[in-house]
Amino acid sequence: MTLKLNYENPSLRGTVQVPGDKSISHRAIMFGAMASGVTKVEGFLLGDDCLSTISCFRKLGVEISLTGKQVTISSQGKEAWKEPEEVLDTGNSGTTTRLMLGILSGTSFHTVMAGDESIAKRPMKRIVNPLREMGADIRGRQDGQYTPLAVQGARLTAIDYTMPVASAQVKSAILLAALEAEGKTVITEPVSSRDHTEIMLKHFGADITRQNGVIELKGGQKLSAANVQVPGDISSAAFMIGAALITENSEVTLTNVGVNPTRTGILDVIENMGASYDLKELEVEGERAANITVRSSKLTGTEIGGELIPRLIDEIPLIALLATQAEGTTVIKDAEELRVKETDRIAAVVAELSKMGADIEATEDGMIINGPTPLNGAEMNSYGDHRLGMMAAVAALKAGGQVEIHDPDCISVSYPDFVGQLNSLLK
Ligand SMILES: O=C(O)C1=C[C@@H](OP(=O)(O)O)[C@@H](O)[C@H](O)C1
Ligand SMILES: C=C(OP(=O)(O)O)C(=O)O
Repeated sequence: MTLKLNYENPSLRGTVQVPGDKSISHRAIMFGAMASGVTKVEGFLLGDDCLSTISCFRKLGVEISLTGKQVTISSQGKEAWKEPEEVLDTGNSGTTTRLMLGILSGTSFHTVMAGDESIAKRPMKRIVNPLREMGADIRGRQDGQYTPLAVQGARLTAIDYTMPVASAQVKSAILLAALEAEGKTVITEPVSSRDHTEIMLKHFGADITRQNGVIELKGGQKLSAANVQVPGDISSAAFMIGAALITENSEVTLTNVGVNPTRTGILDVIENMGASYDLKELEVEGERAANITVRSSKLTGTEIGGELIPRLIDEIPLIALLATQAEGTTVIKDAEELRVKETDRIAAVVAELSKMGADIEATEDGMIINGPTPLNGAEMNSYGDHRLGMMAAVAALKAGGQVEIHDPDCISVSYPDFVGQLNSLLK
């Protein structure tokens, strides 16, 4: 299937509630399944990745019901889970696969996880190695680097671990295994990554501390059910923000967007690029949230690297597109993690934006973009990667001709109605 988009001098005006945060939605299901009691989740993301997480826990015997964006999880804790008779299908979701590895390592039964073609190429040893140090029994292709992965539940012991990559998925998998491990686990994070797991562990009653990049958690703690309000996903909002910035006469308000400081790198970047936007923080329960209003802006190039990268890692395809419309040079560095996402996002972004006439070049750990350049219509590939699909759709707003996106269905991984919502803002 392809999606054909043809816009003529579009302006975007109006208000949109972007769908729920993907990272928080996954964790709400996982924590609800691990806790004893009834957990209600509001504002859940009905994207394919989070639905994969639900389907995995249902196979473990956890009762999960869905009514619109509300999810109810009824569980008697991990002890009540049963050995699944089927393979757990993690679909396209790295977060599901990696966090579940941590959760499943400390059970008393056997499980096998596998996902789609993209998941089969994503590195798992970054998780498997520390979990093995804790005593986990995990087998997989190439000594556990690739799915399918088989986990035989084992008794775990705490570790003292310094993270070699800034990855919330690695940190979270260790923390979730640490709940079952004997002793106190200590994780040192040289560069901070998103902290939704730490926040939610506290919310579900665990005692966890963080000081100067050192996180400590004692094993043997039981979680108790708690309700979760999921704010809108800033990684999804980023595409609407980008669309408003690069089109003429646009003003778009995004309501209830999660603004956890470990996720707001995109706002720092657009500010540096000269964007006009306002942020109004909301008084909400749970994670921080705000209404964000963005207007058409004249952008300038910027430099992005270092500690900023984990705070905007999923927004880089969109930032690259913005850079093609900005005056001057944009340099993105220290982002080699992009090469092991749903696809190699450095190669894919450079290939696709080049087809539209952008002046963009790949480096080992990022890209260099000179702007502004006009963009032409083109046939674009999503590579089955939702972020690439959405980047192409936003690029279509600026294209001088038709943009035809191949395999656009992957967008439903994180933003099922993205194109519908974008078009609803057209004036
Ligand atoms: O923990 C999470 O929910 C996520 C962490 C990030 O991955 P890494 O941990 O690999 O950086 C991010 O890219 C992904 O979309 C979601
Ligand atoms: C990298 C992503 O997700 P995951 O790792 O969960 O597949 C993403 O959503 O951009």
